[in-house]
Amino acid sequence: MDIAIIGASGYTGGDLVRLLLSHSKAKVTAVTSRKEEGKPLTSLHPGLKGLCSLSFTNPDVNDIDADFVFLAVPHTAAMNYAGILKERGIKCVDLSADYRLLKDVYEKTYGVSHTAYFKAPYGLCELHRDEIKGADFIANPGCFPTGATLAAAPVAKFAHTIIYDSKTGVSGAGTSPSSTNQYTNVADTFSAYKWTNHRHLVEMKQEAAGLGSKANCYFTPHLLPVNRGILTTAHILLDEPMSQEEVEKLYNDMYRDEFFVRIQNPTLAGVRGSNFCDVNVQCDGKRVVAVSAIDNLVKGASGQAIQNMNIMCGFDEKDGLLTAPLCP
Ligand SMILES: NC(=O)C1=CN([C@@H]2O[C@H](COP(=O)(O)OP(=O)(O)OC[C@H]3O[C@@H](n4cnc5c(N)ncnc54)[C@H](OP(=O)(O)O)[C@@H]3O)[C@@H](O)[C@H]2O)C=CC1
Ligand SMILES: CC(=O)N[C@@H](CCC(=O)OP(=O)(O)O)C(=O)O
Repeated sequence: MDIAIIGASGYTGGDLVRLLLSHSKAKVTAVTSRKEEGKPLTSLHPGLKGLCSLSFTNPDVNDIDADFVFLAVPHTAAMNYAGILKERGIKCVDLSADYRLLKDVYEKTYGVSHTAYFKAPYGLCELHRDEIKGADFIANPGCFPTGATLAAAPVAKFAHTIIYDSKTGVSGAGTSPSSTNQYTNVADTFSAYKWTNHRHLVEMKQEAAGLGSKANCYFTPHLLPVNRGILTTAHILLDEPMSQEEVEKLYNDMYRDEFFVRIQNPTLAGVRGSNFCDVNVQCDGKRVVAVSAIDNLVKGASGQAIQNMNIMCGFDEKDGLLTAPLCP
């Protein structure tokens, strides 16, 4: 199956190419960039030297020639491609936020009009596998909502309050220079940002509600001086007390058959470069503390996008995703 990656000069585009090198049924045949057109992919992703000889192209959306497309472009840019690809019958996973929310919620959260809206399944694979199967377009989840929701999902419906406290690596901010990824603002320090109003909170609320939870959800992200990874500590305040054994059973029951969710001590090094989400949980009566770790560029973006493609196309869900973590 021929794959085109739109926005391949960015971090998630590069990781899509890296991971798809080991896919048994998918072959990347086009990598696009507006600014880097004509240059070799390896001029931006030197780690792929000797592994991928493609050069960047910049086709019109009507001329994209592929069986499957990954949109690895910023939100508001993805909608310029999505509707036309759908009309052309080309299957697609969108890594941006453009199709993750209902139209009115998206427009309010992102402060823009959606010019090509349609409803798409939300691609948090472990929770929405049945909707993803057979779909022709998937909205890949945000990186924070992936780790946060997987941390809280087994007990969310028993909670009145969920507080997500996340620490992220800097690659979450993308490749464009900004104050977030400027060395002197990140190295040798640690800080919170968007303390109460990060745009991913609405995705977290949407997923909690989908799990039957009436909990009030809160979220504060922090920027770590590391390149990859998100560690989320979820404080889940229960309506009624539970024992540690009861809580562990809920986690084991939900994740026993989920290859990419492992119950063990979550650390960033323990998942780096891989599609795993490591989760563990402790309960002290009316408070469950669940911690999760993901690589924001893999389970938080490109890896989950490939997992979605595998489910959509009826491939082995693990195809292309068996890279072990790079720990330590
Ligand atoms: N980084 C992360 O951890 C995560 C990112 N995401 C989402 O994935 C998407 C890609 O993220 P990331 O790889 O980090 O971003 P980058 O900023 O690293 O890369 C963005 C890519 O999109 C292209 N691009 C930018 N603007 C436009 C436009 N208007 N039209 C077409 N192409 C454009 C850029 O190339 P050029 O300008 O040359 O065309 C570049 O290839 C974003 O929507 C992001 O929110 C989701 C989860 C996690
Ligand atoms: C460090 C950093 O800036 N992280 C980004 C993560 C966003 C992301 O990657 O998710 P989307 O797909 O929703 O854009 C942020 O906090 O906005």
